[in-house]
Amino acid sequence: MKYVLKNQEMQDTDYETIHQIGIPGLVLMERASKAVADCAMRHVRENGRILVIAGIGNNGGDALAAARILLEEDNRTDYMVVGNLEKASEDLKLQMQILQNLGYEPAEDPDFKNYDLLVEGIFGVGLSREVGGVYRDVIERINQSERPVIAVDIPSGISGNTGKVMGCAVKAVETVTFGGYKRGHLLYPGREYCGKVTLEKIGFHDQTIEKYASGFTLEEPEGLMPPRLSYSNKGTYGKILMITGNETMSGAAAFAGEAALRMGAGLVKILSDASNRPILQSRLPEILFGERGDLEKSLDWCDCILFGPGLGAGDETKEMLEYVLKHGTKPLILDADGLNTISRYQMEIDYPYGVIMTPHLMEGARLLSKEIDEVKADICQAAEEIASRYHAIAVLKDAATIVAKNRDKLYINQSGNHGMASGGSGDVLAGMITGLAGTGCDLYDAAVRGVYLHGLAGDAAMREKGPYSMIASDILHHIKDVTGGKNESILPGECSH
Ligand SMILES: NC(=O)C1=CN([C@@H]2O[C@H](COP(=O)(O)OP(=O)(O)OC[C@H]3O[C@@H](n4cnc5c(N)ncnc54)[C@H](OP(=O)(O)O)[C@@H]3O)[C@@H](O)[C@H]2O)[C@@H](O)CC1
Ligand SMILES: [K+]
Repeated sequence: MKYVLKNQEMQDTDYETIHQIGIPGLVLMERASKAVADCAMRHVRENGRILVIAGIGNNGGDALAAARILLEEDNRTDYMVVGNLEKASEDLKLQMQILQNLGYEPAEDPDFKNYDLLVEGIFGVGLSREVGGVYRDVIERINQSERPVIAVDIPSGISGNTGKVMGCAVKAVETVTFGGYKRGHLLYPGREYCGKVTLEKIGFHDQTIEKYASGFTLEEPEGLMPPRLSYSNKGTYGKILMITGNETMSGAAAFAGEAALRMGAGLVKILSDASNRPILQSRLPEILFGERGDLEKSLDWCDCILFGPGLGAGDETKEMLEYVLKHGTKPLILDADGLNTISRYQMEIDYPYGVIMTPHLMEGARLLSKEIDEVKADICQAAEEIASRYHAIAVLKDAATIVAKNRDKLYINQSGNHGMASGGSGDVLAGMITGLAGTGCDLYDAAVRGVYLHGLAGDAAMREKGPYSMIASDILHHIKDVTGGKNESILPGECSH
C-alpha cells in the first residue's frame, strides 16, 4: 500500500517535517536531488550531455542541486533558470549561488536539441494556476525537442490534485517523486505524462505522510484475499444473492455469478427471468437458480446482495429495488441498471446495512445530475459526492477507478488496461466485489480489493490475448492468477503437489 497526496497535503507534510520534526528543508532537498541525479545517470550514456531546466520555486531548487551532483560526478551538464529570479524561493537562490561559487554559470539560450537528456524542475506541487508566457514557451520547446525528459516530482504543467493538464505540460519518460505519490501521477491524463514514476524516500516519515494523505493505492496482491480455513464448508464462504439478467441479458448474470464463485464465494443464487434458467444452469451448474417470485425468502437466506447487472431500468426493476431497500438486511452492491433505476426514478438511498455503488462515468454523472465533463474534471471529488449523497461506498469506474467513502482514505486504482473496456467487464467486477463482500470482508476493503484484483486479472488476460482480442471471459479465466493460494495446504503438510 502506498499513500497518495494532494498538493496541499504534500506541502503540509513538508511543513511539519521541517518545522516540527526539525529536518531542515535543505536536507530534504539534497536527498531529493540525489535521487534525481541518480535517475539522470541511469538514462545517459558516458559523455552524454544533460540540460537541467529549473523554475524559481523549490522544485527548481531540487533540479539545480541535481545539476551540482551531476557535475560532481563529471557529467557534461548545463543548467538554466526560467522566471524572474527576484521572486525566487530562498533555497533556489542558494542552490544557484552554490553553482556559481563553483564556477558554473547558467547556459545562455541553450538549444535543447543539443542535449541527450533534459531534467525539468519548473513546477512541482506549487503549481497553482494555468501555465502561460515564458513558462509555456519553455515547456513547448522541451516537448518539441523530442529529447527524453526526467521530471522532478511531477511533470511541470500537470495538476498534482487532479492529473489535469494546466494549459500545457511536459511529457516525461520518468518522474522522480518524493514521500508519496501525488494524485496527478495516477489520474489521467497526468498519468500518461509521467512516464515511469519512481517514488523515493527523502526523509519524510511514514506517520507524517499517513497523517496528511487523503488517498492510497495498492501495488501488491499479497494478503488481500480473506483467509480460508481447513475446517469449513460452503456456508463458511458466504451465501450470495444476485438479482441480475433480464430475458435479453443472461450474460450479465453469468459473468457476475461466475466471478463471485471464482473469488471463493460458497454459494451463489441468481434470481433472473424464467427464460434464463436453462442458459444459466447449463453454463454455470454451480449456481442455484430462482425466479423473481423467490425474492422474499431469498433475502432472508443470503449474506450479501448484488442488484442490477442486465436487469433493464423499467418499472419491474424499480419495484424489486424498492422491495430490497425496504426489506433487505444484508450488504447491497448496486451496479448497472440498479444505478440507472436510482437516477431515472430519483430514488434516495439510506440503507443501514451497507451499500457499494459501482457506476461508470456516465452512470456517475446521472447519479449526480451533472454533465459527464464535470465528473471527468475531478473524478475523485465526483466519487466523494456520490458516496456522500447516497450514504454509500462509491466505486467510480474509469481508466483509474476511484473508491470513496466518507471519512475514509480515497483509493485510486492503478491496475488494469484498455483491453478491459469491453462488454461484460463491469459485470465481472460487480461479481468479484460481491464475492469478497459475501465472504465477510469489510465492505470498503471488498470494493478496493475487488477493483484492484479485477485490474490484475485484466492485465493477465491482456498478456495472454492482447488488448484487442481479450474479452470479459478472459478476465474471468484469469481470476485464478490473482487470488493466489494455489500452494496453500488443505491439511497441514499436504501441499507437495
Ligand atoms: N519544502 C522543501 O524544502 C522541499 C520541497 N521539495 C520540492 O519543492 C517543490 C515544491 O516547491 P514550491 O512549494 O516552492 O513550489 P514549486 O512547485 O517549485 O512552484 C512554485 C513557484 O511556481 C510559481 N507558480 C505556480 N504556478 C504557476 C504558474 N501557473 N505560472 C507561473 N508561475 C507559477 C509560484 O509562484 P506564485 O504562485 O508564488 O506566484 C512559485 O514561484 C516540490 O514539488 C519538490 O520538488 C522537495 O525538495 C522536498 C523538500
Ligand atoms: K517538475
